[in-house]
Amino acid sequence: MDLLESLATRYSQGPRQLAAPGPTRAQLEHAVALAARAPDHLGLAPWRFVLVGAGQRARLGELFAAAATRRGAPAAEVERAPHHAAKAPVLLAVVAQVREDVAEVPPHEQWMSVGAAVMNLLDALHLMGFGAKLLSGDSVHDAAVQAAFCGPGERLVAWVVCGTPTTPGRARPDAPSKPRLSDWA
Ligand SMILES: Cc1cc2nc3c(=O)[nH]c(=O)nc-3n(C[C@H](O)[C@H](O)[C@H](O)COP(=O)(O)O)c2cc1C
Repeated sequence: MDLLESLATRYSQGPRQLAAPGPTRAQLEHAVALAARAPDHLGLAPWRFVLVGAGQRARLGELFAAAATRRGAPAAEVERAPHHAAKAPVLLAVVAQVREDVAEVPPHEQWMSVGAAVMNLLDALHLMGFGAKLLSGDSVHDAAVQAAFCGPGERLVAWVVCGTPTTPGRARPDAPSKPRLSDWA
């Protein structure tokens, strides 16, 4: 399969479709270096990824459970919450630092850079043979979960889960047709 064909068949694969092994540390570092090819006006570097190691999943699970309790989730959801921290072979937090004080680079440009970096990361992992998915979920809205990953001015945006696909990726049903490329009238 050539590169373009491979990119055309990158589909998101969530934790239920992922098994060990996930990417090694060296593969993750390579993927993050490719993510850094994202456009970045003035080189503000508005994103970083944080690896939640195998030995740290239980701690994150406790944070998820506490967050679920705080938002008034039903008991069954609170009980299931730690599972969300445990289930993917590799779990990365996506942390953005979008500045409001740079006149030449308004926030929307910095958010574009964050999104482009995530896309590059997903494509790089896919080309390495891994499945991955970008997920947010309720946990990212919790102040204590935010505080556990972010320094001043940062925001935890989402998670990237990654591992070896157990099933082939599937295209999502066709979105309502809307031209993605048109000629300027
Ligand atoms: C910031 C962000 C957060 C997302 N969070 C979730 C999520 O919590 N759960 C989910 O099922 N999909 C979520 N998605 C969508 C998936 O990542 C993915 O784009 C979607 O399932 C389509 O799959 P595809 O990549 O195969 O087209 C999110 C997407 C973005 C951009």
